[in-house]
Amino acid sequence: MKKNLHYQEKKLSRLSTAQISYLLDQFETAFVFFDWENQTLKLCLGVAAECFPAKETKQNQFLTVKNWYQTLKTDWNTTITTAAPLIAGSFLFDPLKKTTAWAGLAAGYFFLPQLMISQNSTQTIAISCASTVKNGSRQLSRLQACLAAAKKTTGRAQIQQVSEVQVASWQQTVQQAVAAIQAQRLAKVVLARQATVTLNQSLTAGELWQRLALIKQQNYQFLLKYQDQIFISLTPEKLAEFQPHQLRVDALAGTTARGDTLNQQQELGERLLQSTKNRIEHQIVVAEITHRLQELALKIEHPTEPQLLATGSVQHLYTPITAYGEVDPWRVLAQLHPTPALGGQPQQAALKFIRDFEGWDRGLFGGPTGWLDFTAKGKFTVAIRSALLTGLQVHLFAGAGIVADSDYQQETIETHNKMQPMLKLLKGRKKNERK
Ligand SMILES: C=C(O[C@H]1C=CC=C(C(=O)O)[C@@H]1O)C(=O)O
Repeated sequence: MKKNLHYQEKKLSRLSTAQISYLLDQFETAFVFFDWENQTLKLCLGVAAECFPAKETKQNQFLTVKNWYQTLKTDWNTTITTAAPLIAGSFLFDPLKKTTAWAGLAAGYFFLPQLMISQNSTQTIAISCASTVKNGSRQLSRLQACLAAAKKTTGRAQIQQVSEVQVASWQQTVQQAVAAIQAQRLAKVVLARQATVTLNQSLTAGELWQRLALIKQQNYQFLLKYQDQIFISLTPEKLAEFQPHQLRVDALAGTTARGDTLNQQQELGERLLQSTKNRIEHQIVVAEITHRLQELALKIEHPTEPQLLATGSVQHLYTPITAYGEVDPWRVLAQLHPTPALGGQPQQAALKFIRDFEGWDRGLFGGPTGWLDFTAKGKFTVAIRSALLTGLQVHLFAGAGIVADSDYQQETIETHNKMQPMLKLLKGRKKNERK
């Protein structure tokens, strides 16, 4: 087969946050993903090829990306030894819901970057991808020049106004959901709501990353920059990590506040572990993920009791699930998404409830977001605790699992708490605040 794309690799010195931030501002399209579990970073810059998962057909966005990825892969020469080329991006939460507010990202977005940088504790590797060897070398030279020129970005953007959108009508929807669950039309549904923020000046992708990188917590951090939009997330939830013959999935559901002190955190955590309502909410997720993975003929292991995972201003019930066997990553994503931690149970009835009653368009919120390399290693998170920035306008999103015992006021507090880390990030540092 005629080769259309050429890949070259180059070892780099470790990138600083300032360099990563600077690079994000130099490219029109970019994606950066920090993985707190193994402290690795993927940075994707510029577009060599792109795919809009739900543009042509709304039926199976995963199949669309799979076909595109397979075609790209057949073109790959395996001369690269230290890291593999990858594709990165974000799927929609629900392709069947009409999207209006998401502009260029309304059909989801994946790309094969012109430059992809993988950084772990021991090495930083850049891979260029271009139509000719010469162009690839040019890209690597441009990268070196940007790294040499990088300086710390000093954005001073702050929040001018915040408003949580249509809280009363959301609370009514929660009550409707509780009624539907009590009438046994559903077992669980996850309902999300929005807050809108106006900034005094816009934030660049680099400035946002500079702020995100200061947050050292148990969450994944990603930023997707496309046209004039930036989608960012501080998500604690891994949908799937793909390793050869092994798959890791999080069951994350059941939430309480974190409290202000370690003592409070422990007390609240203890109560969360004892809460029947939250245990039911969590168990639905564990049982359903396990069931769906068993349908793929995988061997599954997980602890019988949930653990606690504290992140940002909340803590969750958490069960890590490991599955063994041969996996097709795209098939796994299609099988898992949305889990009952974002959709509900039964899946189709919950999705219909969300489409009919939630009253806004989730777009990429709650969609699988991450990367997959050409050796089929990869990681996808669930894009929660996220925000969409367009100029001075920011939309923030947060949802909560509704079960028979849910109380709409508690769910309002929970979703409010879930928005706080992102709000804090947008607030920026006040003039006299300590560094
Ligand atoms: C839908 C969200 O959280 C999900 C993930 C963890 C815990 C959840 C909960 O306890 O409701 C949600 O299922 C969100 O943060 O927007």
